[in-house]
Amino acid sequence: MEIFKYLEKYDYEQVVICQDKESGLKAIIAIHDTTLGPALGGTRMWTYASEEAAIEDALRLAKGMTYKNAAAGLNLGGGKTVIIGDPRKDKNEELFRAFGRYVQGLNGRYITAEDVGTTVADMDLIHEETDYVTGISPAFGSSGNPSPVTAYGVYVGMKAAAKEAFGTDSLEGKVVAVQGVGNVAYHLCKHLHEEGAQLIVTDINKEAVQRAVDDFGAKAVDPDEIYGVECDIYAPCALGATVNDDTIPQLKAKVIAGSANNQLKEERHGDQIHEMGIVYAPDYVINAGGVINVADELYGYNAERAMKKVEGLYDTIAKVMEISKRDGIPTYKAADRMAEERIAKMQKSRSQFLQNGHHILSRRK
Ligand SMILES: NC(=O)c1ccc[n+]([C@@H]2O[C@H](COP(=O)([O-])OP(=O)(O)OC[C@H]3O[C@@H](n4cnc5c(N)ncnc54)[C@H](O)[C@@H]3O)[C@@H](O)[C@H]2O)c1
Ligand SMILES: CC(C)C[C@H](N)C(=O)O
Repeated sequence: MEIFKYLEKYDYEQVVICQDKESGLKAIIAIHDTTLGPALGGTRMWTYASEEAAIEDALRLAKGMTYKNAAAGLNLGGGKTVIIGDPRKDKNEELFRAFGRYVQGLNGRYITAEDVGTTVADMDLIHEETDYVTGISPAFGSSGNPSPVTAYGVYVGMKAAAKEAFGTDSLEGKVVAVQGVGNVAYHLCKHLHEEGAQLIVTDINKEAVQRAVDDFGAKAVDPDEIYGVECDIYAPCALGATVNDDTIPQLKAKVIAGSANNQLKEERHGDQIHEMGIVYAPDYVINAGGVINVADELYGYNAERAMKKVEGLYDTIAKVMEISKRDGIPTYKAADRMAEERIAKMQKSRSQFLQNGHHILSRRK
């Protein structure tokens, strides 16, 4: 990978390579864009096939956070961290504290939180070294685990997408096929069940499936069967890239709305489902509940205020649908347009002022 070429192509600001021999820390902090504010994005811990794959993932995810935060109306830029390691075996206190010191060293340019492979307990360790971490234990006056709030955001966003597809946002009687019933999707299923939706679920974890069957009367299917089941809504809540050449021909759903990041394998798949008349709720818009929730900590966490903002995802998804119709473009492009327009406007308005409110004359003795 020619790193500077890549950074230039997508206009990244900074990449920090973190190494600590004692604890075994190997991490990459990628900061994509701080036009709107400090870069906020989670820390992923994962085993990568190569260092290059880890760097690429950090960069791709950081750019995604720029768009997610901008579309969510947050005054935050985009960044992300990748820690190379197995979250089941390689975690230790020194590692997260060493990482926390790196975050502190950025002096607020980057703020972290949970992502795949990290937990509230890990964030608490990072917090021992820096204040620039969110999603720490509620005992610190913080917001805790973002997953249930992400789920609520997906639920309200799904209703907005249903309104577009079916003319009503009621999910009562609608059949929803949920792929992956982990942290986010379990809570999503609860909301859907309470509204009277029928659930079809799958997961590679049999216990997770059984819990959804027992708690919500869900029907279970094998992982490969989920794409082709008769349903109204497909909710991808496990992996990325599940909307692809193999799965699109199988889909019966009229709506795609779920929590997974990077659902479209390639952009052309977004064009394809648009042409088929499937209403797609863009992933980074509908799954922003978690980041909206942790971002509220920056104002002194208030759960009621945060949930109100998360409820706003209904209107945000509706706005994306409007732009899509107005401009005759697929919804994934409409979301990008909305985020890019906001960043461009702020860049323009900020450029009329001096950085950080400091005038050059303030340096004069
Ligand atoms: N947790 C959050 O707040 C949050 C926020 C935004 C986006 N997301 C995204 O939402 C998705 C789910 O996040 P989570 O926190 O619930 O993760 P999780 O690990 O708790 O849940 C994912 C579930 O998917 C299952 N799974 C994995 N591969 C599968 C396959 N091939 N078929 C079926 N099931 C499979 C896993 O067994 C697991 O139960 C991820 O893509 C994540 O990046 C999460
Ligand atoms: C800041 C975190 C809560 C972000 C979350 N992991 C996401 O992908 O949106």
